[in-house]
Amino acid sequence: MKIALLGYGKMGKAIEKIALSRGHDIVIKTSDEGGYDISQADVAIDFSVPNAAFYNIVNCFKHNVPVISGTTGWLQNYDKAVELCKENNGAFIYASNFSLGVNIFFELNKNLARMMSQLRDYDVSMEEVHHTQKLDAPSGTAITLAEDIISEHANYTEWKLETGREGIIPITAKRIENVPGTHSIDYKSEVDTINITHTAHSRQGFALGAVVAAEWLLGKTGVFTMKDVLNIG
Ligand SMILES: NC(=O)C1=CN([C@@H]2O[C@H](COP(=O)(O)OP(=O)(O)OC[C@H]3O[C@@H](n4cnc5c(N)ncnc54)[C@H](O)[C@@H]3O)[C@@H](O)[C@H]2O)C=CC1
Ligand SMILES: O=C(O)C1=N[C@H](C(=O)O)C[C@H](O)C1
Repeated sequence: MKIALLGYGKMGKAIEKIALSRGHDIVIKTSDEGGYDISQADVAIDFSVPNAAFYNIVNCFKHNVPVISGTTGWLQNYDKAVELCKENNGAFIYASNFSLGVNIFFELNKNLARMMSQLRDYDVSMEEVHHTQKLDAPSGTAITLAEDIISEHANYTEWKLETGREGIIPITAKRIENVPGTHSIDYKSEVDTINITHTAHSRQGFALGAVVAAEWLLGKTGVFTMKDVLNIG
């Protein structure tokens, strides 16, 4: 597969290593908005920055190049991207987190929220920890986790950074040097705490998931998620 890497930072470099080890070619690696011919690529993988992702994705649709997006912090434009994908008969997967472990964790979180919805003595809270270069807060993964709790738990309708009021899931975002990504959910009552945590030890799991998703997407049209790729949940 000929792969375009849109965003050649920490993730772009980790994806390059895994893609090469799986026999793919990298035909474009860029950290700029333009200056390349995207139609050379069989598939594009965008891990760029929040204000570039939407443009990069739509450019792929216009040139009939399937696109994987892992960039977080641009989701106010997600619905528009889905619409444009359909209009252009394109192929698109966005995931706030491509690692297999986190996608299992997403399912665990939904199941736990469904059970905890019956037990009104517990209050939920969430913490995410990432490296200090991260541009967005809370993380895309934390937002997915919070939205999944809201969809399964009768008590919660919103999430907010660092606040805790009735009906609101409080999310604490910490930035500590070199942390690849840790997400933790607590249900606390007066008598005990139930905790689930996912800890990434490196970026390898995210990068492998993105390459597997690109391999899966090739030859398909439509908008998909990692649940389709991994066939879980
Ligand atoms: N979905 C997932 O599994 C994961 C998502 N991420 C997300 O991926 C994104 C990138 O993360 P990192 O590689 O750690 O960041 P990074 O800062 O190391 O790399 C981003 C790169 O994009 C470049 N860039 C800036 N404007 C661009 C443009 N117009 N087009 C293409 N590239 C452009 C920057 O110069 C930089 O080299 C972030 O939004 C992060 O939250 C990170 C890890 C896993
Ligand atoms: O910026 C990162 O590094 C990460 N971003 C993603 C997010 O915002 O959830 C995924 C992962 O946690 C690493």
